[in-house]
Amino acid sequence: MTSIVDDTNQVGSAHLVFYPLLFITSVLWLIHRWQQQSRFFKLGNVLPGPAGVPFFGNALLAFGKKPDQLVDIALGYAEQYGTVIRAWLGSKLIVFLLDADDVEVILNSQVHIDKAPEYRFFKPWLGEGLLISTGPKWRSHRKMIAPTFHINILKSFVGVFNKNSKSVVEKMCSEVGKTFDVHDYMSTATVDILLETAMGITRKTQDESGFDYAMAVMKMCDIIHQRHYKFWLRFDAIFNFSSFFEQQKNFLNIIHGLTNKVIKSKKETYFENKAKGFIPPTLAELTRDDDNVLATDNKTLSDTVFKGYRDDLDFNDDNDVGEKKRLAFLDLMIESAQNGTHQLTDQEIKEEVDTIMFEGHDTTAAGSSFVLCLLGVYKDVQVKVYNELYEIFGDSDRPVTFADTLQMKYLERVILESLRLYPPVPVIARKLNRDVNVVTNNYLIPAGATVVIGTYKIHRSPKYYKDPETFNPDNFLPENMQNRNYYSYIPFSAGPRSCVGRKYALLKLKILLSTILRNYETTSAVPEKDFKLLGDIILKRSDGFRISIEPRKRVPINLGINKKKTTQ
Ligand code: HEM
Repeated sequence: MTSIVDDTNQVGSAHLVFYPLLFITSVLWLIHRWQQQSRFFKLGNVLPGPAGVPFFGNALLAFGKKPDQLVDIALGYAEQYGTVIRAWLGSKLIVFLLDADDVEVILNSQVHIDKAPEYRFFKPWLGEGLLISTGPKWRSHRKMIAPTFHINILKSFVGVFNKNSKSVVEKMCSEVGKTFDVHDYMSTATVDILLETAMGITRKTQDESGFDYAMAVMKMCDIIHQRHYKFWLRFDAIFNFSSFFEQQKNFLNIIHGLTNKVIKSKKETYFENKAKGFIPPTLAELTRDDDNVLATDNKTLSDTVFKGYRDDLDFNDDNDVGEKKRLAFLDLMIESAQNGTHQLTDQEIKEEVDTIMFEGHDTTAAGSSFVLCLLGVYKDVQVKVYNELYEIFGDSDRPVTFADTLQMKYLERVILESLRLYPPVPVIARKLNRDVNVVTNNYLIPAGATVVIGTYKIHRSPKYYKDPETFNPDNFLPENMQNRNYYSYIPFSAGPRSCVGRKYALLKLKILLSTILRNYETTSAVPEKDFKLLGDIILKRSDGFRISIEPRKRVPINLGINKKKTTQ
């Protein structure tokens, strides 16, 4: 008797669960079917890509995977599906573009300039700064900021680059004979250089707050990286309850506190000087062409490499007015805002300074670390770099001049090749506001999709590079570059939203790396094939940038005797 009652109760409760479940599943199934019939889904599904499951699409592929495993998965799909690959993250369409012709359609456009929603993680830090802003705001700020990176301004930073490079050499002295992670040194040097060139301050002039600021910038980069590759931290609801949220709040207090303080004091100084009748040179004066020092044949290799997509950084730079008083980016922005050339609020200035600090930091730290590791592997290349430097400097330890950097042709090829194989920004993501037809199969990508440009993969395409996986600085010999598609080399992106700090980065890298290599020989015990890459917003090595160093004897190296090639 009891058992019949129990059975009846069980059947009843089974029905209570079964029917609502059936109902929910049916509704979800109908939504799924309806979605699949929409134009957006139909167009998305025309594109080649892995099969997904209802509602999740391909999102489960990333679940439980480590960042370096994700890199392998993504690269595997590229082999399987070609140069246009579709993936669904739930109902979100992501389209990967891996061919230079398709990439040109996006990067060269004045329409497809909006950043993907993932860039929102930067918002609490960078606000509406140049990296994430869009529309008229981005246009007007870009117009104001691009000239502050004019070569005349950059030349005035040579002293700062030298001073900090020398300081790294001194600090690295304690590592002689040991194996250490060179990224730590590159990161610290980069933040110090940025503090001076972007804000016009040093750690010392700011006492403790300068040190705290530098540390907070590095830690904030780390938190944003974590949000990108720890899937669950992407959701604000989860992130806001994690320990990262509190840390982020503290770091942002430090960062914004110092930026605000410096802007306030710089403005006070500006008005004090103005009252005394001293008005700093305007941006227009600093970038005027009234001299002809930088003749066309003295242009750097990178000027040629990037000439295919001349942009607002190239305007006016065929000439040079020589050394002028050094003004940090912040000074230039305050001056522009005060003299009425540009309407910039203090908040906007703060956001732009913070953006430069972020963009300029991790990118160049990773870029220089990869060069030092690669030279530690390919000793024959390092010998050539060293001999070129010896020809320029002999056994002197004098600082680098701007003219010296123009002579560093081989080092420049090494830097460009390193940025090819290990582009610090391995992908660029854009949100499409309009449908776009790409060149490959004339595929139509619908508005609303996120387009991911696979810089890393394009740089390794056999279509553009002979032996693409091999480290070969001669890829940037003029004869090897002349017929190559410009969009096959995009470490700094290209077009209207290209990197505004490109020339700054290359000048700084040349001074920093040449100073280190004049003083030390680097060795990497890890061959290139064993570099473990971290699929992040900034490409790094998960195994660390480990090298060892030995002091140089400051004599030219005879290639025949010292050729210790370790090419694999
Ligand atoms: C090797 C070093 C560097 C690399 C590889 C690099 C690469 C890039 C790339 C790929 C973009 C486009 C990002 C996107 O569209 O999502 C970008 C944008 C930008 N970069 Fe760099 N960058 C470097 C150094 C610097 C430096 C040193 C600065 C400043 C001091 C800087 C400032 C910026 C800014 C402000 C933007 C945003 C431009 C805009 O949207 O209009 N970058 N960078």
